[in-house]
Amino acid sequence: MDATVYQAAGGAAGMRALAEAWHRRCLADPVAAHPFEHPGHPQHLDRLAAYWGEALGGPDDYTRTMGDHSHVLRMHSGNGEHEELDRRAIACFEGALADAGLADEERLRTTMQRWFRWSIDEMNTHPHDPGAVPEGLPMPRWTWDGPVA
Ligand code: HEM
Repeated sequence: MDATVYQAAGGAAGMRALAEAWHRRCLADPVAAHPFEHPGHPQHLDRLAAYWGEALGGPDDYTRTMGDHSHVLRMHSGNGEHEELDRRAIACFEGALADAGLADEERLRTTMQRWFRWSIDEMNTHPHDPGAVPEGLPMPRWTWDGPVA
């Protein structure tokens, strides 16, 4: 059977390296740094890596022990539209793929890029009101073919 995107990206260690690289690049960007400059959750990178891993076909650690997709959508809601920030977050992610050694294989690179762009749109589905995010949304999972219906 085909490896999952998560497995092809190096599993838990790959997700953690990617999350670190993305965070580092965001902090170095004059626009993308701002949201990350306030003191956040001390385990932010572990939580981010767990969510990414689960979304890409890995174990359900995030939804089992940390939160659900509704929680994550609420965290990203209420800031209005922020297209420039989104563009920069995407550029940081594409650089982070290279930093984490995940950009050489074309199928992996393009699937990860599509997933992240899709996820940015997903995070922007409730720009104005966290209270409008429905309860109990399932983790949006991706395969090589895109989002699982
Ligand atoms: C413009 C792009 C984005 C910005 C500015 C942003 C910003 C943030 C911030 C400020 C936090 C809280 C950090 C903390 O607690 O220290 C956070 C948490 C998080 N973000 Fe994002 N984010 C973005 C995109 C995304 C995307 C595309 C995903 C998923 C693919 C994502 C998944 C998460 C997760 C899983 C958490 C942690 C939730 C938890 O603590 O349970 N973010 N984000």
